[in-house]
Amino acid sequence: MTMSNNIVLGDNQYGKAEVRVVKVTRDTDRHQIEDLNVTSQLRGDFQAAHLQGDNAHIVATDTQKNTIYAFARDGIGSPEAFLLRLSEHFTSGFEWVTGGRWEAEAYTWDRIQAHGSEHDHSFVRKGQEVRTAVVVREGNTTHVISGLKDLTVLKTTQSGFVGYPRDRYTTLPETTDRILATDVSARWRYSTGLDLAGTDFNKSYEDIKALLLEGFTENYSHALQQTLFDMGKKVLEAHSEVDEIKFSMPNKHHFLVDLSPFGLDNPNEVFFAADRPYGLIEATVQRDDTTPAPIAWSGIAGFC
Ligand SMILES: O=c1[nH]c(=O)c2[nH]c(=O)[nH]c2[nH]1
Repeated sequence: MTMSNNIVLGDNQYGKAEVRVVKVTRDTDRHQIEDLNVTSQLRGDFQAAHLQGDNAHIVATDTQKNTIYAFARDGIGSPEAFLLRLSEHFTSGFEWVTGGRWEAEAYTWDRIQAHGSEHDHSFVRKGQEVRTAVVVREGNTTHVISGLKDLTVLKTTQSGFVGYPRDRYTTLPETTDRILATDVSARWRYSTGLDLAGTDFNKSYEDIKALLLEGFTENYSHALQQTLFDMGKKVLEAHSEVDEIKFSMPNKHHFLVDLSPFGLDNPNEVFFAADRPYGLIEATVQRDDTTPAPIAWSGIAGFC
């Protein structure tokens, strides 16, 4: 076997990670708040920097951070729209920047209810899910992937698990009535032909989140796998602009406690909520004619 000693630079990208930006809109006494964690990574011709120490093409990560703060001055709008603005800026402003990856987490704040009404400028962090967004640009192609994580849901019945193979290591009893609980992580990719400027990503997000929650409730669950598919199918049926949706969902087991030592029965009422190990159920739900977009997904960990 021959081996080349000609060492070359492979894939590379760079930028500023986790820029925490909070935007307060204070045109009136009723303030609004937007709270993001933004990562910007540029792709293009950065060969000279890696090979010769020539930084002429290196838009400093500090400059990328500053750009994020400067752009926030004009408002954020939606995480997706904000990332699209950044992608447009860096690819049109520096001709050797041919693409990149921009990612955000968005944290939601509710107005504090004080003396019976919503406060104008005091907020409480919404304990529910974190919204996610990714924009990947390569040449003239732009991919947008929206999503959420840590959306914790539970149902106390209408779930069971039977019919699985039994071998010498199988001890799990079959059940037709159990608790089903999970923390939903989902990411959905918008079709590449989408009118990005004309899309209301905030509305789309709220609607898809509602569909995911409804999908969790609707049918008897024979397995978390089936519930996952139900949830994804609902989203794709209602949103033609979405090509595929990926899920990663832990099966948060709730074990019935044996109360018989205390002379008590336990008709599915008292459970031990185990935090580990957990089942981990992952799948993509997609249209059968969807064109795969591996470049859009690369860099997103924890999904299959
Ligand atoms: O919904 C489930 N899916 C599984 O794959 C599985 N495996 C298991 O032990 N319990 C469950 N529950």
